[in-house]
Amino acid sequence: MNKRTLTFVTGNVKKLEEVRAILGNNFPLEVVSHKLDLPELQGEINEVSIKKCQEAARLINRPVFIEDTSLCFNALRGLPGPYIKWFLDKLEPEGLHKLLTGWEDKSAEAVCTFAYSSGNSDDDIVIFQGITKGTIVPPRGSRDFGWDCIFQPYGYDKTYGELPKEEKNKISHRYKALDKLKTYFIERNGQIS
Ligand SMILES: O=P(O)(O)OP(=O)(O)OP(=O)(O)OC[C@H]1O[C@@H](n2cnc3c(O)ncnc32)[C@H](O)[C@@H]1O
Ligand SMILES: [Mg+2]
Repeated sequence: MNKRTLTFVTGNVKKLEEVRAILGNNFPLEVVSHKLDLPELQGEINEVSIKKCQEAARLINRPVFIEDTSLCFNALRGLPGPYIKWFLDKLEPEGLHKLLTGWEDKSAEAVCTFAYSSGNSDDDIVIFQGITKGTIVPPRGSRDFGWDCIFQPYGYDKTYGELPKEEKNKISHRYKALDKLKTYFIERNGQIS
């Protein structure tokens, strides 16, 4: 039997690579990607993801999911949070680390939020969230994905950027959120509404 199709809307190829690697082959739906840079309204993490997902569903009119990633510095009461992309663009990883100069607390949370829409506007958006806690350190390791080189997960002496991809994908914020998303669809035998 052909698998039903679920569309992942993202403008970020590195995210897509990780989503494919983490979901693997035993996911009951076929995930196709649609490259689109969705608008992100300001707000709390879940609000940003819900609005982003509603917009994706409106634009492509199919069952869709989106993801939004936040990097929350505890000393800064959760900022940059969902605005991390713009902070990273302007400050680069070095500057992000320097934001915490003067604060003893270098702890942070990487928060990954997936939001799913069945495509039917009467259905609620479903949220799946994963959090990995860590420390913000001077950049070390690969710079090919966002702020990986400054985030050192608790219990490790390597940053996400130094860890092999398979290791990051076993402990990451994205892995934890996708694990919940996967369970949701497996329990529903791949039903999408
Ligand atoms: O189209 P979308 O899916 O929104 O992709 P994006 O690149 O705009 O991504 P976000 O809006 O979620 O912004 C998150 C920022 O954090 C970066 N990022 C996301 N996940 C990451 C991870 O696991 N490790 C390092 N950086 C990450 C990403 O490159 C962005 O700069
Ligand atoms: Mg974005």
